[in-house]
Amino acid sequence: MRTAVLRSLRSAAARSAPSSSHLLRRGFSSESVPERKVVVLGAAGGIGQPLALLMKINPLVSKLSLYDIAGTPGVAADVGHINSRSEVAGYVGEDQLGQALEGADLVIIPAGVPRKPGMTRDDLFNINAGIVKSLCTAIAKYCPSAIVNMISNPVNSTVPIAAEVFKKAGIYDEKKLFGVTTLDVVRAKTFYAGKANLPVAGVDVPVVGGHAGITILPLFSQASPQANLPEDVIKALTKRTQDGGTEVVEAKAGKGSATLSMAYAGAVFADACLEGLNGVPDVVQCSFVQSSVTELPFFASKVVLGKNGVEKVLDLGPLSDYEKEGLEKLKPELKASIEKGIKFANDN
Ligand SMILES: NC(=O)c1ccc[n+]([C@@H]2O[C@H](COP(=O)([O-])OP(=O)(O)OC[C@H]3O[C@@H](n4cnc5c(N)ncnc54)[C@H](O)[C@@H]3O)[C@@H](O)[C@H]2O)c1
Ligand SMILES: O=C(O)C[C@H](O)C(=O)O
Repeated sequence: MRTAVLRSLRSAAARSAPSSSHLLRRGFSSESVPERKVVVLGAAGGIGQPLALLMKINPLVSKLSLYDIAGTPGVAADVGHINSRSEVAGYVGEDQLGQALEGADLVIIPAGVPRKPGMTRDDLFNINAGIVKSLCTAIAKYCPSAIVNMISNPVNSTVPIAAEVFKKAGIYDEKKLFGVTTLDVVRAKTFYAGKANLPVAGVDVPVVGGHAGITILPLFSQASPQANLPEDVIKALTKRTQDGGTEVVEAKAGKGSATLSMAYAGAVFADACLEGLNGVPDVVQCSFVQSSVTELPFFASKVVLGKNGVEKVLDLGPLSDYEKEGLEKLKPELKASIEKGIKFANDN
C-alpha cells in the first residue's frame, strides 16, 4: 500500500521531477538517505492532515513536526502509528512553535482560513496576512535557513509578506522561499489529458504567473505531448484551470476549498524540494518565486531545485499569441497583490 501510494505520487511528478525513489534506485538504503526534518504549520487543518499523512509516508523525511493552534496531538498520534521512516511529533500553541521549528530543513505552511463561495482569495488577506507574518517571524528566529513552501492564500501576497519578514530579520534568502502553485499544474495536466484523450501520467503542462484567477496562466502551447487542440478548447481549458479553485469551493458549498488535491500537490512539491536538497539533479517544478523573468519581483515559472533551494529560474519559453495576451492581462493584478503584501509587512 505504502509503496503503491508513493509510486503513484512519484510517477505523477515524474515528468518534471525525477522520482523520489531516485536515491533508493541508485543503491542507497532508506537509512542512508540524509536526515531531513519537515514541519507542517497548520497541520490539523483540511490540507494539513492529509499533507501530514503524505509526508509521513515519504521516505525522504526522517522527522515530521506537526504544529497548529489546536488539535495537533491527535493528528500526530494518529499518523505516528504508520510504520514508515519518520519520527512524528505534535506541537500545539505558540509556546511550542519554537520547538516545532528548530532544526527544520523544510517548513510547509497551510495555516489560515480557506474561501467560502463568493469570496476571492484576496478576501482572505486580512486574516491570513497576520497569520503568515507571525509564523514567518518564528521561522526567521528558529530555523532561518529552512526552505519555506507557502500554501496559505492569497499566495500572490503571502509570499511577498514572507520575503519582507525575512528581510527585516536579516535572513532573507530568495532561493529558499516558494509559493506553492503545484495544484495549478496538477489541474492543468488533468484537464488537458481529459480533453486530449491522453494518459495523464505522461502529460506535462507548465503553469506560470501567480495563483489567483487570471494570474494563473497555463501554457498549453508548451504542453507535452502536443495534442494540437483547437483554440476554443484551449481557451476553455485555460478558464477551467484558472477557476479550478472556485470549482471546488462551490462544490464544497461553504465547507472550505481544495484540501485533498492540495495536500497531494503540496506533497509533490515538498518531495521535489527534498530531492533538490539531497542533490538529485534536474529537479524542475513550477513555483511562485523571486524572479526577473518579467518586470514583476515575484512570478511563477519553471524552477530548477537544488541543494540550496532555487538553482535556476527558467525563462517562460515561446508563448502563443493567446498566452502573450494572458501574460500582459495578468501583470497589473499580480503587481497589485505583490505590492499589497509588501505594504502590509512593512506597515504592521
Ligand atoms: N496554494 C494553493 O494552491 C492552495 C490550495 C488550497 C488551499 N490553500 C489555502 O490554504 C489555507 C488552508 O486551507 P485549509 O483548507 O487547510 O483550511 P483549514 O481551516 O481547514 O485549516 C487551516 C488550519 O490552520 C490553522 N491555523 C490558523 N491559524 C494558525 C496559526 N497562527 N498557526 C498555525 N496554524 C494555524 C487552523 O487551526 C487550521 O487547522 C487557506 O488559506 C487556503 O486558501 C492554498
Ligand atoms: O481556491 C482556493 O481558494 C484554494 C486554492 O487556492 C485552490 O486553488 O484550490
